[in-house]
Amino acid sequence: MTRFEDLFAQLQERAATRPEGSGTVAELDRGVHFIGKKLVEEAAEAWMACEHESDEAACEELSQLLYHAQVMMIAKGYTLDDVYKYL
Ligand SMILES: N=c1c2ncn([C@@H]3O[C@H](COP(=O)(O)OP(=O)(O)OP(=O)(O)O)[C@@H](O)[C@H]3O)c2ncn1[C@@H]1O[C@H](COP(=O)(O)O)[C@@H](O)[C@H]1O
Repeated sequence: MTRFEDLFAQLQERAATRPEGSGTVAELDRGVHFIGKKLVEEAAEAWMACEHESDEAACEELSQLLYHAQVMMIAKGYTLDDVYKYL
């Protein structure tokens, strides 16, 4: 299991070191517009799974939504604290 802060640190490291085969690097290279579409797609999938699918499927879709939100934060150069200050 990966916790939110740990995933963010891992994605920052991927962005900095750009290892071969990283899906995060590939997504970052496609830019904010592409990442935004992924974010909306995952939000819709999470919504549908919460309404119509199993708890397991819903939680998996919600995890993907969190992942894409983090990728967007990194693409924009935001830190977790930049976002946390509004919580
Ligand atoms: N937690 C995630 C994670 N959640 C979702 N995704 C990606 O988000 C997309 C959503 O998957 P879907 O099942 O909705 O599939 P899809 O929309 O048909 O997928 P695509 O056609 O878009 O590939 C997929 O491309 C997944 O690879 C993730 N990609 C990576 N991680 C973690 O991020 C870390 C860094 O990963 P890399 O950058 O790939 O090394 C690792 O810990 C990974 O486990």
